[in-house]
Amino acid sequence: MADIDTLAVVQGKSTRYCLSSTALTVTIGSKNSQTIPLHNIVATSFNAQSQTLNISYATRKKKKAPLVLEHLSGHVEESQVESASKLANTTLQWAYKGIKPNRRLKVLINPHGGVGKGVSLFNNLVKPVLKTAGCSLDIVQTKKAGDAYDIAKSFPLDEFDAILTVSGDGLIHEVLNGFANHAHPRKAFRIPVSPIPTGSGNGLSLNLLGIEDGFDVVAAALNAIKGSPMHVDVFSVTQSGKRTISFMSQALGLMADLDVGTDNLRWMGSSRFTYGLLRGLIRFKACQVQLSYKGVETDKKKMFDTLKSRHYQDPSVLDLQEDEPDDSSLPERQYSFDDTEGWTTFQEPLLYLYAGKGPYVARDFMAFPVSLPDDGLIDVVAQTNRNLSRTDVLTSFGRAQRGELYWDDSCSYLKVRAYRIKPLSQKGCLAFDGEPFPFEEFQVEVLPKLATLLSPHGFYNAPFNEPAASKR
Ligand SMILES: Nc1ncnc2c1ncn2[C@@H]1O[C@H](COP(=O)(O)OP(=O)(O)OP(=O)(O)O)[C@@H](O)[C@H]1O
Repeated sequence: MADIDTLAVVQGKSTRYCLSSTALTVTIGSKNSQTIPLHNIVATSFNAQSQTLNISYATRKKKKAPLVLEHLSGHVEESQVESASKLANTTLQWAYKGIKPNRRLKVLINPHGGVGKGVSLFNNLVKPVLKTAGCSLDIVQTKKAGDAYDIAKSFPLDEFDAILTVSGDGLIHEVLNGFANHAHPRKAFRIPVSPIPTGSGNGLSLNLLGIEDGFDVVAAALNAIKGSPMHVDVFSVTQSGKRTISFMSQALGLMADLDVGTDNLRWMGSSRFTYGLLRGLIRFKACQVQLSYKGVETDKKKMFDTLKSRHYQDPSVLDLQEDEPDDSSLPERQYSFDDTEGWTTFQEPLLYLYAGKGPYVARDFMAFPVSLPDDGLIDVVAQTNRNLSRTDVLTSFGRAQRGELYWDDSCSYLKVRAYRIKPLSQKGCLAFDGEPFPFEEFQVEVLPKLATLLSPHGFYNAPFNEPAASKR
């Protein structure tokens, strides 16, 4: 693609626009030049009557500042009308290459998620991006827990291109469980979910957008207008004969302490998890459960190598299974609770058990660093308390953001097709996707590639490396 140039006058200064296959570079006057990646361009237009060239794009005021929407308007002289019109049209085409523009979006806002700023963040920062992109919006504020579940359960599947959840991971959990109980569940799961991070943990948003942009609502808005559908495995959790869909995590012991019981501390934002960790450490109680699993891989080096080989794959060649799903119900449970053939029982005492998918569960914690969106497996972290002190655990959490607990000998990391938990005591904490559940027996299986998310990359944006000392 050849570069396309034009000139206009912005704020009285001659301004050059140069479009390449990856970015639009705008140079105002002789010095002030900025390069806008095509992904950040929201809209462009040329108004023939007023002879103005308009560009709307997301940019940062400073290097590490959050993204904001900016509009640039330039007056075009007669001699440049043709090139300006061409530049506006081509920029728009390239900025939305392979993407259906003007998406029809259902927006669910939990006004109480995180520190309670969901409504204002949406109205001030997200909505202008979606509107400028020409999206049609159907916005609902939830009034109580369960509203998002009800909306997803009877979702009109042909009327929307995606659902935006303006909250944290709890609202996504509700939407996916609503889909599971939809009259046409498989088709419902083909509606992409696109998180706008205004919750506390925002694990899914971190996994899709990366550690730098995972809490950036404008980056999330760009994903909502431009992200590509990415199919991901979800988990079918059976407890007392009832199925729950979990998309992110199942937590027991110390890890459940992070979420359960810190619910009333949403005002702390993501610090609520640090508080939960410290509180759990003071108790330092063993996690009284029996873990059994249908294992596939326990070799950390092999899992790490598989992750690396996937990261270098061009995401466009990943199998997205774009065939139309039929209307049949979700798969039945594969393993009964008394099936023991091929199951292994974990023998060591546990401090916590954390299982799930998606590297980050919160900004400070990459719990499943070698997780893949669609390998059909559950990543299970079984943290033994063998020879561990409170101080060891506390110190180790300093390395949790980079996922380095993975390499610790006391951490058993398993990739499994299914696992089951039997409580060995009366009392304990259990959380699925950060939501509290009864401390009772449960079994988890994978529903491969069932759900759909919007993603800018086609893979989790969570680079994970070997610690310096073990690099060869
Ligand atoms: N209007 C509402 N009033 C009260 N609770 C609500 C409402 N809407 C949704 N909820 C519930 O609020 C809980 C918290 O929502 P959510 O998990 O999205 O935010 P969060 O806990 O702050 O973020 P995260 O899960 O990322 O830590 C969920 O259990 C959800 O069902």
